Amino acid sequence: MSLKPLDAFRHLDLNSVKELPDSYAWSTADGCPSSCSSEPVPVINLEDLNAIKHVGHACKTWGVFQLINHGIPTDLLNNMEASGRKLFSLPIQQKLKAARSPDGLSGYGVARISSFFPKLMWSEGFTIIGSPHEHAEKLWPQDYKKEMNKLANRLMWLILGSLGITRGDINWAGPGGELKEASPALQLNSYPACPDPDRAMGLGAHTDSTLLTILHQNNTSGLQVHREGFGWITVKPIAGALVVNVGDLLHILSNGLYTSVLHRAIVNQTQHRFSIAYLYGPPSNVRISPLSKLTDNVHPPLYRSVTWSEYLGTKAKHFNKALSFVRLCAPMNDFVDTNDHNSVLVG
Ligand SMILES: O=C(O)CCC(=O)C(=O)O
Ligand SMILES: [Fe+2]
Repeated sequence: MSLKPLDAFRHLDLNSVKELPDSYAWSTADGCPSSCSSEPVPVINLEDLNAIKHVGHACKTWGVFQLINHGIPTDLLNNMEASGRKLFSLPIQQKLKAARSPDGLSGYGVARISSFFPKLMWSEGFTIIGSPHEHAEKLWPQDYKKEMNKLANRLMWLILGSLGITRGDINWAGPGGELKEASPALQLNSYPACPDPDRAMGLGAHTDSTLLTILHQNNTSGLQVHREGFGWITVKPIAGALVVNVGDLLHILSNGLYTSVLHRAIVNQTQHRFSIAYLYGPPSNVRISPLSKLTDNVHPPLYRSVTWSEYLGTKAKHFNKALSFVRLCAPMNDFVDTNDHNSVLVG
């Protein structure tokens, strides 16, 4: 396949670049990594009897936590990582055979959020959404899908339980309490070692358009979350732990009580970083709106109802302002929605 000049430029083989090209050089104004706080992100043991309390607290104050004793076999995570690495190590021409189309969601390419940033990101990604292709089937094995879905369900009920929500309150729960998901999506991210990491960005600041995201990162630091009053905080890799973050749809469902967390990935000079995000959302026909149990005259619903795909459309247009575009009214004094990312200084 011959590349048009722009495509060739956008699909630079990052592994072979010796000097950071200008198009990848971020300034502080662009959100280039600056200093970072050392406050540790909460670590929650899923087998802890008080897990529900800890999860509720973490979702409210951080919008993210690290999860241990989650029951996903280490071998399964390692296998996923190994097949992902194999895929990214293919020659660029091979990877481009599975290139994501300009408006598409699935496939290989630069970060989908790239168009919202003035500079290119030092990463490549592969998005799998129930793709029938053979390579995707290999990377998206049924047991991984099944295990991650089971964990996501368990976490959702724990999170909803911490808000006082029971099975009868969720009309899209099946008879056994299972929360049916839409097409589960898997996002593989590869961040090659970078010749000038202080001026580069792996993945620009964003929130996820999910209910929950469950992320496996290899043992190389890079993920940072933003916390009001603290700034950017590194989520230090813990062997075998998964990072769980609140997405925008859970933010809406909880009427802003649980906040979707702004996060980004930075890069380093010597190590290749790799992450796998399991993107969990509701079935496509379900409209997500603030749960009625969480609203009253004093706490009116802050968001209008949206389906996952409607929200993705809003996000594709308005990016980090998407939550305010589905907002109904301003928060009351005692009910501050801390995570509308309009005013967050990204950087
Ligand atoms: O690589 C990471 O740690 C973050 C990935 C991420 O935020 C995403 O895929 O949405
Ligand atoms: Fe993300």
